[in-house]
Amino acid sequence: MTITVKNLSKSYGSIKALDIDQLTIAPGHAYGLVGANGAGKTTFFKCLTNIITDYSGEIIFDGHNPRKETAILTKMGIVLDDLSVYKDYSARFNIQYFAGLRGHYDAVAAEKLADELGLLAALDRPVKTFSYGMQKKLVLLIALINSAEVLILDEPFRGLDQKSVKWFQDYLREWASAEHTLIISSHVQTDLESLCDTVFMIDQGRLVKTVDLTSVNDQAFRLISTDNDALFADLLASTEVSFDKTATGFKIDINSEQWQTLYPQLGEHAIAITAMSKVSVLDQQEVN
Ligand SMILES: Nc1ncnc2c1ncn2[C@@H]1O[C@H](COP(=O)(O)OP(=O)(O)OP(=O)(O)O)[C@@H](O)[C@H]1O
Repeated sequence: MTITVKNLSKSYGSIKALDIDQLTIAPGHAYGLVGANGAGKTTFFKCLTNIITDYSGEIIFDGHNPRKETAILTKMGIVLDDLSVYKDYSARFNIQYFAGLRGHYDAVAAEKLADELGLLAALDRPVKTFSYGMQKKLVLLIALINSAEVLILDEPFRGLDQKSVKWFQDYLREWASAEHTLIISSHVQTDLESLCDTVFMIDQGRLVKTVDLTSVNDQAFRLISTDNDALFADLLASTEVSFDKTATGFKIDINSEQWQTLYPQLGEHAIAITAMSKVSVLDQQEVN
């Protein structure tokens, strides 16, 4: 499904929360949405899914206007940050209820997904006995149960421990494929870098930059410290790699092919890396 957005604007009283001229979401891609608190990310997601309908401009799904043809919305799954499920009731009740609201509940599909998400044994427990990560998985299950083509996740990793973040990322990476489109917001830019091919940067309701991560991801800066910085500087100087000396080591601008050539030379010169990190590609974007 292709989603096109034109002149989308939404205000809450005198606050203009969203003002996007043009944006296209193509099928089979993973998109990220980055923006500070209050930038308009949740409002954008709510407009996309008809939770908010009093916006001006248009959102079109494959030629369909969701405000008039609501059936198209059954192809969208959304996971908002507020985890609004019925916590006194069982997970199974919630799945039945929300899938029923969308017109169709398939018990076999629910159990299959629950099994995949590690929730099968807990299906009949009240949701209030679930850990936060389990509750997030339940909301994801509800979003996926109607065979969504487009999955929208608002801050899905917020509040999760590292192990759960990794689990969700792996699951979503597997899910995003030719027929599936993922749109995901996060404050943690590196979470988006490993998942998305395009990132929309939103500021005060406006789309200020679109970053194609497939083209920039390979040319990443790395911060490296070694046990012999003088020798490492000589080694770098003998290569095509550009670098800057920092207080704690080096910031080097290197692609993966150059890295594969350089790395063995470190071993040959007995230089040990003491610390290394990749600088966020998104952090390097200058917004005009
Ligand atoms: N129901 C509402 N009534 C009034 N103002 C609102 C409402 N919802 C959002 N806003 C305002 O609209 C703007 C955009 O909010 P929104 O929640 O979309 O941002 P966000 O990027 O999702 O923020 P966060 O990262 O903090 O969740 C903010 O100025 C916010 O205060």
